Amino acid sequence: GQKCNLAGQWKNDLGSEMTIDTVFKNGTFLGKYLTAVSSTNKTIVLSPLIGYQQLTDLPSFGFTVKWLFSNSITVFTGQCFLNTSGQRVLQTSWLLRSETQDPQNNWSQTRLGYNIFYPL
Ligand SMILES: CN1C(=O)N(C)[C@H]2CS[C@@H](CCCCC(=O)O)[C@H]21
Repeated sequence: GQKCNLAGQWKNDLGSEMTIDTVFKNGTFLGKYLTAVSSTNKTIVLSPLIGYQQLTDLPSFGFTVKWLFSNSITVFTGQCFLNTSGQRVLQTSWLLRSETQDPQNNWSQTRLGYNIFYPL
């Protein structure tokens, strides 16, 4: 059937925009993430991402965003689907890991969420 791949521009319900550049033959890809909201009060900037997708029709994937404006990392994992109109949709789960100077705070430094991305 029609392949659902990750290359292109995406937007989620938080208003974040993501660009996935070329998906290579081994499934690796690079991209950029522009977040609309943050857990910090710092100026938001475009941040790089690196990932892998399977090369099936409805591929599972994973990618990591290294935030350039905060000392944190988000890892995403999910699957690419086609909706009833044949539009690609990315169903994702993510973990946002923030840094703390105090190991006593370790327990509270990982946030979990779910977000859907639609083609921009
Ligand atoms: C805007 N977001 C978004 O589009 N998400 C899917 C979630 C998971 S990554 C987070 C933004 C983290 C920014 C860096 C930081 O606040 O430490 C939030």
